[in-house]
Amino acid sequence: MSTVISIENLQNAYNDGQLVLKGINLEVQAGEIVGYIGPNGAGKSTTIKILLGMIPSFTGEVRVLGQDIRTEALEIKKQVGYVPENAALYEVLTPVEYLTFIGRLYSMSDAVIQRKAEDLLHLVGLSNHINSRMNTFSKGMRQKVLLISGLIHNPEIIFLDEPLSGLDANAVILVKEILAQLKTAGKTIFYSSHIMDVVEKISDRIVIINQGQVIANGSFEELKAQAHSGSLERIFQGLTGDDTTQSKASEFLQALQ
Ligand SMILES: Nc1ncnc2c1ncn2[C@@H]1O[C@H](COP(=O)(O)OP(=O)(O)OP(=O)(O)O)[C@@H](O)[C@H]1O
Repeated sequence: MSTVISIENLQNAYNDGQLVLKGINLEVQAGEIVGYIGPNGAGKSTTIKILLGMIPSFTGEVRVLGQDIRTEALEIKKQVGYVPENAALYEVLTPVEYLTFIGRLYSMSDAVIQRKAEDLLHLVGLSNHINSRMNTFSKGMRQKVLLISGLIHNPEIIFLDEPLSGLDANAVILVKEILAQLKTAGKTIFYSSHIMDVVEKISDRIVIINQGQVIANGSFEELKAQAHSGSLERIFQGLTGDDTTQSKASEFLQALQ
């Protein structure tokens, strides 16, 4: 197995100077599906954006496909894909126009882009909308276009940040199967989500971060054994939450009155 992502003592602060990543250490092997989870604000998207070369201000060492993200970001970007949640799509474009724009960034020929775009849009059920402007699209329809745009250049590593957002149950099943088959094809998948049962099922390894630090790292079976707990939701709650959910909910209702 070869290491395709290596993160050493990664720290990052935004403009206010507060550390949001406080020394992350992590390695990902080729062909792994890693579920990267944590509470809101834990630092998941920040980590992914650093791995994509979108945030240069970090300290520590970050290597992707053996190359330093600080100096080789452009080279790395050619080989990785990114499926964000709710990114700003150019809504006045049609999906084919948008995918053409993305494909050209990866130096793909228009003929190849057109073929892939039509095939992929058809496969996610958007055949009847390929020439409609995306400002008429539902949330799930946009998410399907984002999914295709992150994969169209057939990247080696795929970063997904809450990729199932807004997708219907059938589309979720399709995406899970696509991820499983991408793994079989040797791709590496770095997957961030709050949907615990999906993370539990698809991940070879689960990394939990809390307040900018890794607090658990292992297969679901390993985490389950350590936590003496049956589901990832429970393990997550045990490590990052508290047992005041019921009283918080009643206080919330009282505050509404
Ligand atoms: N552009 C920014 N400027 C300032 N602070 C930011 C910025 N982006 C994120 N943060 C802060 O960094 C911290 C981590 O945010 P991040 O988006 O990485 O969390 P996350 O784990 O992805 O959360 P979520 O589950 O809510 O998506 C939060 O405290 C957030 O307020």
